[in-house]
Amino acid sequence: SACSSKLVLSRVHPMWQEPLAIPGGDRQSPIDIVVRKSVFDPQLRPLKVQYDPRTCQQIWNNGYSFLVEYDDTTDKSTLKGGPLEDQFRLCQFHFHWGENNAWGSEHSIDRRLYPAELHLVHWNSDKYSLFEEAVIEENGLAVIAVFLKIGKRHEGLQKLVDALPAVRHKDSVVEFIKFDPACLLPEKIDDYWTYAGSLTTPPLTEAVTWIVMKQHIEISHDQLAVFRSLLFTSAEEQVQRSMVNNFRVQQALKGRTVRSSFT
Ligand SMILES: NS(=O)(=O)c1ccc2oc(=S)[nH]c2c1
Ligand SMILES: [Zn+2]
Repeated sequence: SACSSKLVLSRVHPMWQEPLAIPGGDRQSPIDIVVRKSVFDPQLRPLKVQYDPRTCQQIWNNGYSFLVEYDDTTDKSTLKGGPLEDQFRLCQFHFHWGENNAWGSEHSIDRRLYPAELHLVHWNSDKYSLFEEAVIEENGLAVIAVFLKIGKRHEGLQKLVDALPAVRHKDSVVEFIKFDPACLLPEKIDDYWTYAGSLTTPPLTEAVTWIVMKQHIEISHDQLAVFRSLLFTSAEEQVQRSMVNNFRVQQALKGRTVRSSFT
């Protein structure tokens, strides 16, 4: 059946060797969100997202995903509110996706996987002065996760899709400016789940307040096919490997509570 082949596939293509022991290891990501076990928290406030497209700088293929990187030397593109006590600066966004539309997201909702997942990465600029400092602190990062579903073409995303062939290989960079990441958020950003977790790629540090959107966005099959045309490997390498299935296996909840901002 598909699920057993998935198990085989995910065993065959681990993105990287999972470390034997992870520092702490009791708040790892991603997870499956069991809706009926999430707890409504009326004290969760609306999210305040203020992104300035002029802070958009470049796209970089780092060999795991492609990152759209923002100038985070000033408080021009920020996130606050929701479960957050402090102000966070946008530093980059990236995606995780599968080799087909049956899987690809890192989180799931009642075991439902999506073909892809967007991560908007922010760091706590009230407490730290660099991303690199924040990434090792438990209140250092806030990541907004948005599920992607195959459907109508996402007009705002197309500018990004058209730039991807320029970063086909690992370590390639291309200038990319004036992109407003707010166009990738769903209509209702005040319906989300939130929990304490970690980075899903090395160093896997337990620094992330996850904010997982209830509403998904839609992209077309052809747009996602361009994501899959990217490569994990650099131009010099003999064997080229398609950048697909760049998601981490799901982690144990270990007693954590997932809160919801909605009933
Ligand atoms: N996939 S993710 O958890 O959003 C994420 C976000 C930022 C990161 O910086 C490094 S280094 N690894 C990262 C993983
Ligand atoms: Zn990610």
